[in-house]
Amino acid sequence: MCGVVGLLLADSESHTEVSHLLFESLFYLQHRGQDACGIATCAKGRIYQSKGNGMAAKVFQDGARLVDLPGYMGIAHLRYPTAGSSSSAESQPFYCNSPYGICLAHNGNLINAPELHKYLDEEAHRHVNTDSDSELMLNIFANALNETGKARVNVEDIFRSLTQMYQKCQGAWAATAMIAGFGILAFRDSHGIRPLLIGTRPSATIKGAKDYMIASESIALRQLGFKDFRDILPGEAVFIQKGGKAEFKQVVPMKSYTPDIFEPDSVSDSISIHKSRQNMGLRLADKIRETLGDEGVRGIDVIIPVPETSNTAAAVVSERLKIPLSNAFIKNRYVFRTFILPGQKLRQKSVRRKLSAIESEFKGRTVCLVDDSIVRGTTSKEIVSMAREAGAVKVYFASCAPPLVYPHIYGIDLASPHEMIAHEKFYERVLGFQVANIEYNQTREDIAQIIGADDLIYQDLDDLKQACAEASPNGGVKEFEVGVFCGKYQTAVPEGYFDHLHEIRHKNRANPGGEVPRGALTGSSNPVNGPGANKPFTLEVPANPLSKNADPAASASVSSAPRTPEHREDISIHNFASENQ
Ligand SMILES: O=P(O)(O)OC[C@H]1O[C@H](OP(=O)(O)OP(=O)(O)O)[C@H](O)[C@@H]1O
Ligand SMILES: NC(=O)CC[C@H](N)C(=O)O
Ligand SMILES: [Mg+2]
Repeated sequence: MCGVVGLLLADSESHTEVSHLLFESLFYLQHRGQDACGIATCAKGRIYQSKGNGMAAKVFQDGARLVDLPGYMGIAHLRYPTAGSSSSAESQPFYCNSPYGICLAHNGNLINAPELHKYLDEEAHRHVNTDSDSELMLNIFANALNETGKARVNVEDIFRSLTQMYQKCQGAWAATAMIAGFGILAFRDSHGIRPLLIGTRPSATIKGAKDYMIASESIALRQLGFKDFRDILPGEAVFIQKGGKAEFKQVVPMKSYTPDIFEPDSVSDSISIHKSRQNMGLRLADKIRETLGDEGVRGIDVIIPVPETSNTAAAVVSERLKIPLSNAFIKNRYVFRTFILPGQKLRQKSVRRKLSAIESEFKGRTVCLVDDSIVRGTTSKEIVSMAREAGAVKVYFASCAPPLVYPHIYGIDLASPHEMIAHEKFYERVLGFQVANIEYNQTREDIAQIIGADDLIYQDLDDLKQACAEASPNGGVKEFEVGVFCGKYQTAVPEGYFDHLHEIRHKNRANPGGEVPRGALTGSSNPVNGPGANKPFTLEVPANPLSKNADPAASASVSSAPRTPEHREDISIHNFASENQ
């Protein structure tokens, strides 16, 4: 998923508040990405940044490192890789010095990365230092800005360059960017696949002026006191200049308004996620009755949610079917989300560590477990066996989402289709070899058998879409990006992309440890392990000129001022020789 944030305070003399607000916003959006995070701020025309692998509290040492990030504006990012590798070099925001000094934080995925890379190399002559698609996007935009030939650009130039960038990049994005000394930019793909909202609050120091904040989810805006928020529309961009003047522009026409149905956020595109989960519960309850019949439903003693995303839907299922609800799985609050952990083994282990069953709620009973989705089946398989170990006599499993069988290509690294439990090739993966002359069409019964359930109930796709559309109060959003369920995507997919994807995933499966590395989507390998990998070197970065003990003569455009040796990762640039060098 990834989380992006942008913030500009009207008072450009303010130097400490922005980094603190950005840091806080990362906590509200932490569920969007746990692999890496970063903040870039700007003060007196200079960009300061700090980033690295890990969650916000760790990377910023519980806030101690914020002193290195002065400024009245900034952007922030939480990463969950979908392209490139998990290397700290690919943590965001990305920075490029030419032209003007630009930083970018990107949520989404570009599906024509190889083509963009070729263009940047052969025509734009810009160096791309990592395998990240986001770095490509930054450079495509920077190159378009550069082509204006101007020493100082205006807002129109920025929007025009963005239009050019939209014409070159394919895929999905919601991004925030910062131009040194000038302002903050935010923009969203022409289908609105990835979410982005903007809000304001009155400036605390300048009468009548406004502070602006942009974020992936409304929760970050609301919690930090930003109001009047609205969605940035598909194909729309906003530039907020120093002083707090915002200009909006439709940089390309809106092609559709189809947010990704996998977005878990609080409120986006006017859709209340709480309401959509309630709607899902209603329809799922009917589907359970349709599948099991009245007799089957009467046999269920208790409805049990798989914490925590399915809690709301399960409560509605319980109410609708008039079966008691029990929160019989207790979540260990110190174990984080399993689904976005890199590596299958890690995920499996973590399900058991994350949840524990209250035996008395299961013993001798027929239980119906409710979860929001089944992807690889890691969670459902473990959960079903935990329910049996706790004494359940019969276990039904109900999923709020239909079976997933196609790749997600827009910024959610769900799984390769062959890893998905509902995919017909699942058996081949499990067995490790191709099975000739046998048609494996993964039926509901097959899947129930694999996860060990007595029966399995999937929500229908139309019901899922309807549940979400009905949660959009003015009927504003009717359609969604649902390619993972049906194979129909909102954008054209470059020819050969899926074969390429499959090949890369297949190659990756051969890796020691059997782990599917993150981000096979662009087909790039982690340069650290790649054939041309060189030893990384570290740039020495002078002290932050605005921090108290700094030597004013020593400063750098991109300053990180590391405090301890382990945080030098922030400023290391990997000097990877390319294969043909
Ligand atoms: O079939 P799988 O590959 O296991 O994936 C599906 C699971 O992943 C998600 O949960 P996640 O672990 O992200 O945590 P959460 O529900 O607590 O947010 C989702 O809610 C399912 O439980
Ligand atoms: N999940 C995302 O939105 C990922 C953003 C970007 N493609 C990356 O891998 O860093
Ligand atoms: Mg879950």
